[in-house]
Amino acid sequence: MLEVKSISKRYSKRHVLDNFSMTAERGEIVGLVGENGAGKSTLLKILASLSKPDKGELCLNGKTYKKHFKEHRRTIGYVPQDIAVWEDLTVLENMKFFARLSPVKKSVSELKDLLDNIQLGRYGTKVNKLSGGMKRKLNLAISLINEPEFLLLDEPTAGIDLKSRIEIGQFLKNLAVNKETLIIYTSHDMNEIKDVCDRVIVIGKDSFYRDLLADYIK
Ligand SMILES: Nc1ncnc2c1ncn2[C@@H]1O[C@H](COP(=O)(O)OP(=O)(O)OP(=O)(O)O)[C@@H](O)[C@H]1O
Repeated sequence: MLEVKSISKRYSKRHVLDNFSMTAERGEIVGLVGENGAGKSTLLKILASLSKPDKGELCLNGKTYKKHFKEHRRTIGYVPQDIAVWEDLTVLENMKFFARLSPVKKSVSELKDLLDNIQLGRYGTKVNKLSGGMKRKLNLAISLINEPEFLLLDEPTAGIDLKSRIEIGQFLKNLAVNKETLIIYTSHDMNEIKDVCDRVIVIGKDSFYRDLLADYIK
């Protein structure tokens, strides 16, 4: 489904990605790990078509990003590291707002189902009253409104308690199995990566993660 061919990206003189290649199939959950500053977020932004590589090519379902990026954007869900929701609106008002921007239309009861699936039932609570973890769940629910085939998550469980982290992990596994969504996500929690991901890709030159996760690199 996804083919990344020898992409490179640098910021002024700093080479962040150097001839990076990977492939991934529908229904897979791929963990992206590496030390701080290794280039995980940079890669996710390129995969989300929000940033362009300096070199190399990307294809989704056999179609290049260059020619088909508008079509791909509809297929891709991306949750950035920074939470991007309206603080003065309630949980459900946020969902309705983003549903209006989505090419896939959703009824209010479908939006509530999405929130229920991710165990965030507080429809009427203003976002500024939610904990950081609950805001992350809302961010994730918003990214699912347009039913992405390809979901990219930048540290979706950062700052989230163990129970919610397990719930999110289970939710992602169900999404991969039931909807055949390709999920690529980053986390600094190696136990979670081992538990949730089918395999792992290490970014950066440091061998620490390669040694630690040798059994998961396929
Ligand atoms: N827009 C930018 N302009 C210049 N440098 C950037 C930009 N974005 C990222 N960088 C640099 O590129 C490198 C990789 O950053 P990136 O955010 O991709 O790393 P990361 O692996 O996601 O790190 P972390 O685990 O800390 O989130 C860092 O040195 C960062 O400072």
